[in-house]
Parts: sequence; C-alpha cells; structure tokens
Amino acid sequence: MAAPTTDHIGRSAAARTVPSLSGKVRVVAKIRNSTDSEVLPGKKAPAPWISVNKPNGDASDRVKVTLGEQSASSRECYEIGYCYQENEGNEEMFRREVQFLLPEVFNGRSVTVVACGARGSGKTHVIQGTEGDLGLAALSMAEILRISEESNKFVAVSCYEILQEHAYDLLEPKSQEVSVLKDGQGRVQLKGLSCVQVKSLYEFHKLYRRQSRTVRKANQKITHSFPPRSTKGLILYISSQADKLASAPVGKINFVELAGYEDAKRKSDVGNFGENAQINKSIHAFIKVAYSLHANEIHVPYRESKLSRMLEDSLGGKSSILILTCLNPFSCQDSMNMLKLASRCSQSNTITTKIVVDSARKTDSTARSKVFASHRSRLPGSASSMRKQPTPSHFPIHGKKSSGNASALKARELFADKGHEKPNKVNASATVSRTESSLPEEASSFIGLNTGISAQEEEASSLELENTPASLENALASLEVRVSMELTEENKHVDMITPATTALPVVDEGTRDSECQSLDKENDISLANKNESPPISLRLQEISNNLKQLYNSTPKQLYTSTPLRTVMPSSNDLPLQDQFTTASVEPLTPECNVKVNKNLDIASFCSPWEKLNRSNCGVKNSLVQEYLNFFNTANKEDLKKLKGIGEKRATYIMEFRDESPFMDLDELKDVVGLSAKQIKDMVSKDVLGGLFH
Ligand SMILES: Nc1ncnc2c1ncn2[C@@H]1O[C@H](COP(=O)(O)OP(=O)(O)OP(=O)(O)O)[C@@H](O)[C@H]1O
Repeated sequence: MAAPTTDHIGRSAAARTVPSLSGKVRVVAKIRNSTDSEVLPGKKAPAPWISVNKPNGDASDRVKVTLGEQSASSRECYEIGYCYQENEGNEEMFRREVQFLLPEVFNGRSVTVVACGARGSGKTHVIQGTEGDLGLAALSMAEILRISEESNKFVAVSCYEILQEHAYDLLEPKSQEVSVLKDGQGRVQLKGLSCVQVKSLYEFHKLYRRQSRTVRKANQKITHSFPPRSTKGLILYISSQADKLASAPVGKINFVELAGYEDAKRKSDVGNFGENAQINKSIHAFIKVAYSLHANEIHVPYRESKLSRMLEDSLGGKSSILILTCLNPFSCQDSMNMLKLASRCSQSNTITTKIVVDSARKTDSTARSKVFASHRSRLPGSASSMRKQPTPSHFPIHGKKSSGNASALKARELFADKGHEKPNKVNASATVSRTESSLPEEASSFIGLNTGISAQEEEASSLELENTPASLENALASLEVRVSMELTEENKHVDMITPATTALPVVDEGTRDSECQSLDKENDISLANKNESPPISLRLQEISNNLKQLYNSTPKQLYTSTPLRTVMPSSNDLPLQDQFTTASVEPLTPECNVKVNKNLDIASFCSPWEKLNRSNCGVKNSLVQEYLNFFNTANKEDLKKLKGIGEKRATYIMEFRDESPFMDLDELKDVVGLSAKQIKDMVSKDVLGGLFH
C-alpha cells in the first residue's frame, strides 16, 4: 500500500517523525475504512462525525480528535498521539508506530500493541489484517524474522483467547485453561499455553490462520445462540536459546485485540448483559493498568483482569505500550466511550484530554482534566496530589479544597449541574470563573493552571459554601472578588503568591525558570516604582487584614459548622508583616463535628445500609466513597433497594465485587450497566431523602 503524500494535517510523509520512546504509553486512533455494505451506490454518505485537528503550536504529532455529529450541541474532544485516517493503512501504521520498536525487543525490551474499540471498528483488520493488507502482527513478524536471522536469535509464537476471564490456548486447544504462574525470578509463566517456533513468514501465516479457525471452534463449544466476544492475543518471543523459547525470552512483543467495547446497559442482539459487563470490566482494568504505569504509580492493579495478569512482565519495567483505538467511521457512542477511556491512560500531567465542545457551555469551558477518581489523588505531581500536602496557601477558600478526596470531587462533579445552579447563591469560585472569562484566553489559562483550580473544584468549593453562614460566605466571596481582581491585574504574580502550586508540572522547567525570573523582575520593578501599584507583600498584608477582621467579626461557633477553618494569630499586636505568615491562613483539614454519644453501641449502626444512611454530615465530602463502600459490602436485599437495581444486577454486583471491589463510579456504569443519569439520580435523590421506593 502506497503511503499518502500528505497526511490530514498537511505534512508530507517525510516530515512525520517516529514517536519517541520516552513515553510509556502511547495512544493513537485509527478511523476504519467504510465497508462496501456501508457505502451503497446511490446512498448519500452520512456527514462525517470525526474531525481531527492539530493543537495550536504543537510541534509533535499530537492531534485533537473531536467526535460527534457536526449539528450536535455536545461533542467531545480528546487529545491523543495521532489519528490515522482512512487513507493511512496498516503499513503506514506499522512503519510509524511499531517498526522502530522491534530492534529494542532484541535488546530485552517488551512491546505490547493493544487494539481496542467498539464492535466492528476494525481491530481484527489492524492486528491480523487480510491477505492483501497485512496486519501489524504479520508485518512485525516479517521484520522480526529478518532481524533474528542477522542476530542468530530464535522466534516463537503463542496465541490465546480470553473468554469471560478464562484464557485458552488457540494453537493447541485443550480443555483446561491457561494459568498464570510466576517463576523463582518473578517472571510470568503461562502454564498450559503452547509455544511454537517459527522460521518463516509462511509458517507464521499457517499458524495464525489456524488460530482463527480455532477461535470459532472454541467459541462454538461454549456457545449460546451467538458467538461470545473475546479478547485475542498473540505473543512473539525472541529467544537466544532454542530450548527456552517462552520460558526465558530475550524480549517479547504482544498483539492484543481487546473484545469489542459495548455499553453494558444497551440491549444487544449479540451479547448479554453479563458478558458486556464482564468485557467492559476487563477493558477498564487494562486501561487502569496502562494509566498506572504511565503515571508511574507504585501500585499497578495487574490483578484486576486476566489479561493484565498474563501480560504483567510485558507491561511493567522497560516496556512500551501502544494503544490503538479503532474508530467506526460512522457515529457510534461506543467508539466515543472507548476513545474517552483510552485517551486517559496516556494523559500526562500537562495534557488535558477531555474537552466538552458544547455550544451551550462554551463560555465556561475551563479545560478539565479528567482522570480516574480512584487515581486522581495518587497521580504524582498532579494538582490534587500537590494540594494534599500541607502547603501554605493564601487563598483560604481554595485551601479547603485540598482536603477533598478524589471521590468527593467526583461526587461534586455529579452534583454540579450548571443549568440548575442556584441563582442567588454567592459563589466565590464562580467569581474566579467570571474573572477568568473576562481575561484574555492566555491569561485566564495561566491563572487556572497555576492556582490549580479546576472547574470541578470550583464547583466543589461552591458546594462547600452552601453550609456556610451567609455573612461569612458573602465576606469570603467579596474577599475572593478582591483576590480575583488582583489576579486580573497581575495574573502572573499568582505563581509567586501560591508557592504550593509552583511545583505543578503544567509548565516545563525551562519555561518556569524564565517565567519566575521575569516575575521576580516584575516584582522588583513594582517595589522600585513606588508611585505605581504597591508591592505584592503589601497587598497580601491587606488580604491578611481582611481575613483577620472577618475572623474577629465571626462568632466562634460559625467556624465549627464551616468546612473551612482559618487559623489566625492570637495576638492583634503583632507587627503587620509578622501577622502574615504562611501559617496565619493555612487551611486545615476540617474537624468532624459529629458528636458521638459514647453510650451508643457503635456496632449497632454499622451495617452497610445504616452506614450509608448516617453519612449525612459528611455526605458532600464522601458521598461517592460511601456509595462505593455500599456497593462493595451491602447484601442483595439492600442493593435491590436502590432504584435501577433488581435481582439480576444485584447478583452481578455481588459476583464482581468478590473478584475486585468497585473503585470508581464509572465502573457502576460500565460493569453494572447503570446509566450516568441513573447514578446521578441515585446520588442526588439520596441527598434529598427520596432515594428509596
Ligand atoms: N482498513 C480497512 N479497510 C477495509 N475494510 C476494513 C478495514 N478495517 C476494517 N474493515 C472491515 O470492517 C469490518 C469490521 O472489521 P473487523 O472485523 O476488523 O472489526 P472488529 O473490531 O475486529 O470487530 P469485532 O469487535 O466484531 O471483532 C470487516 O468487514 C473488515 O473487513
């Protein structure tokens, strides 16, 4: 297949570079070609629903992929490594994504190529290909055989299929499943999986075709009225010893076709609820693993799916993961969901993946960074992990946000319905948004990023303020207005005001250094130029005084019902500069004000159901966590009390949580098959006391 002369973003093939090896996980997409049955002669082609654009000023190949009908009010946009269009075939993909990694496999590196996507999105075509259009696996094998001849290495293959979390050998089909063991050196050994040495491309094709036929046979054995969907994998081993092909390879390359993603709650003609739920759960589990590896997390949840257990030693350590998201050329919600999931796992701290392109909400479309709720707080260097540290902050309202956990943020996100915002509520964070939207775009994003204030947290902040006495709330809001105005005038100084955020990795070090220098200069200038605006320290002192007045004028008991506790110096006689220490307005984790009657038998209200009902006072901070706890511990009868959960779903929940507890509300959506609206209704109705039938 001839490579196109220019790609969709206007660069010649020569100008395109191979991606660097530095990133652990690379996510790209491929828009499947239309099939003959989809483009019938005389039939009008539907309007394109995918558009690919280059982010402004980005020299890399990264692209923004926007999904959704042009006319739709809400479209979604994700930033990924690259998007191959219909005219860019398997060869082009191989050349740019895989070929350069293969010599590394001979040096001990492991490579995993995972094709994911909705059903019928072209996963098999990309990995297995056809006779006329070889897939990535065959193209790689040809190259591997060539290098192995030069380097006197041996090449072998294994093929497997994972059905309902059970793995089966496809080259030597046996009744017993493949089990995952570890040897003395911690290497994964797949017991029961055969490994066949391959010396030519012809031999490989013969084997690979055989495995396709075996799939059908294996499927028929377990069959219902339709063939169950499965994940298929191919392992190519490079070994220096003919007798240790699979047990001690030099390097491995895995090709995986994940089972097609399908919304679990949708009635399907080819899958049942349980199967869809199981498949989505394992897709989620794999994406979580990739995300954790990419984010360098200490704990990688390999154990959550059979696939990740099998691939454990090919994913960790010195390895590269390529996630190839196949997209249907015609509107497909499942494709959208899959891209959304996949784009998360290559999300670096500097990249925003999801941008809701919604005409109704464009005005406040502060870029939101969305990561797994369960991971958010652990993301090294992330805004939330930074805020967890007891770092000084001069913005008391935002300081409180630091104590919010990831699930609480998720809960607030659920509650946040901008269309129904209370009009008379004094919303300090909204002040920041308004101020930001009046700023030039650059300045606005600068503030948003460097203060670490995400839109979610702004919403969270406004929620926290709901319980705040009006006077205090107004006073704080007006103080916030002042702060915002200061930011508007001198937004760059924010970086200096909030030392806690200077470590946020949103700007690379070089840029940050030069910015800091220029900020220092600006500050020096403002200090020197006494006729103009006063130096920043004086402004901070002014804010400190306002806070202090506020503290003095507020009855003590109000603080106890406010989620924000401001610690002020006890003496009024301190010199002004001493009053404004980092500790003076340092936000502290709110104390829990629930008075527990010691005479009460605590055990008496510790059933999961009662625990859920008792979460009244801390409901806004821990609602999601409570729900997840509930889903992880409640008995069937209690589960069935939730709207949308009947006998069947309750049984699934209990089965799934035994294997791996729920960690994220998204799992309820994908595994249990509840819709986002059902979850949202469930949560918000509970707050209003109308959750149960
Ligand atoms: N690049 C392509 N060029 C031409 N046809 C393609 C291409 N990619 C996919 N197709 C066709 O689209 C159809 C679906 O592709 P494929 O079977 O690879 O999808 P899939 O995602 O593996 O499906 P499933 O989830 O059901 O396994 C097939 O008929 C295939 O031949």
